[in-house]
Amino acid sequence: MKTIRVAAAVIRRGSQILAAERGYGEFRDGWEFPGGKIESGETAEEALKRELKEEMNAEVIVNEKITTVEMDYPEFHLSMDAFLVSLADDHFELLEHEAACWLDYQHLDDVNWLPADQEIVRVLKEKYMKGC
Ligand SMILES: Nc1nc2c([nH]c(=O)n2[C@H]2C[C@H](O)[C@@H](COP(=O)(O)OP(=O)(O)OP(=O)(O)O)O2)c(=O)[nH]1
Repeated sequence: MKTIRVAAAVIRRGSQILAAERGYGEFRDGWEFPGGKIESGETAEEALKRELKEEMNAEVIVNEKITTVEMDYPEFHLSMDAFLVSLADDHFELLEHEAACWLDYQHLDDVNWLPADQEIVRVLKEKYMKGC
C-alpha cells in the first residue's frame, strides 16, 4: 500500500486550538488540523510552513512534535507528524477550508475529526490536560 507522509499543525492560541473543516475531496466536511503532504526533500517543519502559507496565508512558528500517527485508510497508509504551532501574528485567512473554529481543550470532541486526527486529540488530552 502506498504511504503518504503528512505534516499537521495543532495551532495553539492561549488555551484554544484551531480545528478546520475540509472544503473539498474525499474527506470533505471532516475536521482536521491544517497542513498537508510532505514533498520530497522537505522536512516536516518546512512542509508545515509552506502549507500554512498556501492554505491560510499564515506565518507560523513550529514548536515541539506532539506525535506521529500511523493509520491505514482504504486507499493508502497515512504517516502524519503533528506539531504544536503558533501564529507569528494573529493573521490567517481560510483560503481552502470551509470553516474553522477555536476549540477550548474541554471542547475538543465537539467537531467530527478525521479518523487519524482522533488519535492526535487523544494524545493532546493525555499530554496537555492531565489534572483537568
Ligand atoms: N492536512 C491534513 N491532512 C490530514 C489530516 N488528517 C488526515 O487524515 N489527513 C489526510 C487527508 C489527506 O488524505 C492527506 C493530506 O492531504 P492534503 O490534501 O491536506 O495535502 P495537500 O494539501 O498536500 O494535498 P493536495 O490537495 O495538494 O493533493 O492526509 C489532518 O489533520 N490534516
